[in-house]
Amino acid sequence: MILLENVSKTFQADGKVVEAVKNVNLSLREGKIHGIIGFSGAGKSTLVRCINLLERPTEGKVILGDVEITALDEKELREERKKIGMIFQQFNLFASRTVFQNIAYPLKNSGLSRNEVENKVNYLLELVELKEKSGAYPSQLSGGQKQRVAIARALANDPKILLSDEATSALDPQTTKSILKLLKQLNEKLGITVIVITHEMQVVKEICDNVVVMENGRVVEQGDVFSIFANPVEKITKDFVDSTSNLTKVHELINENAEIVRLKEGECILKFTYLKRDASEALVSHISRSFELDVNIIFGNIELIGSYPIGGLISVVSGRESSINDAINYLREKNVGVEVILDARVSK
Ligand SMILES: Nc1ncnc2c1ncn2[C@@H]1O[C@H](COP(=O)(O)OP(=O)(O)OP(=O)(O)O)[C@@H](O)[C@H]1O
Repeated sequence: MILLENVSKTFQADGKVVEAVKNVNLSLREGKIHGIIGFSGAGKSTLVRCINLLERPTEGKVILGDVEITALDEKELREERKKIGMIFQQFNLFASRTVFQNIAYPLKNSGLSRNEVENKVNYLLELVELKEKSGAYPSQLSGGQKQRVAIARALANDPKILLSDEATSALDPQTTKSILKLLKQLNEKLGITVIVITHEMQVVKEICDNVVVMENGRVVEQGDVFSIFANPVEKITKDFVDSTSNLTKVHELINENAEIVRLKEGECILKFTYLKRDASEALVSHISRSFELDVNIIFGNIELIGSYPIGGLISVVSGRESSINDAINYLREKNVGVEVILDARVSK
């Protein structure tokens, strides 16, 4: 377990006090991928840099496994830090060294023989699928390749934790996907704990097991990714979740009085969302048949998190008012969230 107990970090800059991290308590399970999400300035980088003491907390304790690293002296800390690798948005490679030399750099004082270093670097190059670039210089690599080198270098000392600070922010969407896939593979293959800082909920959706939401230096919400996507509580979390789907577009369409959302009398627009992992029956056809409703799905967004569907559908539903109400109750019992977005039903 990675434990942060009452961790705060305050900076003094230009005579001003900045409380970058405020009294954070977190426990992050080993072997999982954790996302830390928040807007710029929320304190994500500072918090994560407190995990390897690149920033020393002003208050609080950081405990990795059974070692309180905030209580170690410099020499002990140097050893403990080897268990933590880190990658950055700007890659931070040595421009004048080859790919091989960059990856070998952290092994300088490891006591390994030249042969052992060579074997290790070749193994790491294979792991990140970059064997053919061993002799290239960073300037000869694409962004995605540079990040693969940085990942290999971060893994040189067999760390137990890999910290990723916006590692995909400078990459195009396709390269981002391939780097995220690599992080997931490394997590599965090596059992390494990965902590990913991001401001994109899509990154969280793609690879994380758990997510921590930060706002103004505080952790405002956390949980497993499915639960956070299904039931976000805080406004900021809802906004992040909404940013990964098109469902909120229905409000824009209503404001624009778009034809697709213009209702006839007796119709309503409902938003159905998955709330639990087991909500995967043929619910739309069931309510349509059992409650004699017409359900016209106008758009939707359903994806898989792990192997469970998450997301929702926007539908125009018509039928008897009482039948619609019965269908809504039925769906809610089946762990489907139902929100009436627009209602043109009239009570008879
Ligand atoms: N070394 C420093 N000195 C002074 N203030 C700092 C320092 N590092 C960070 N801060 C301040 O602490 C706050 C949190 O910064 P931090 O970089 O942790 O946020 P972030 O969520 O990672 O943002 P971003 O997504 O933009 O990287 C900001 O107000 C920032 O200006």
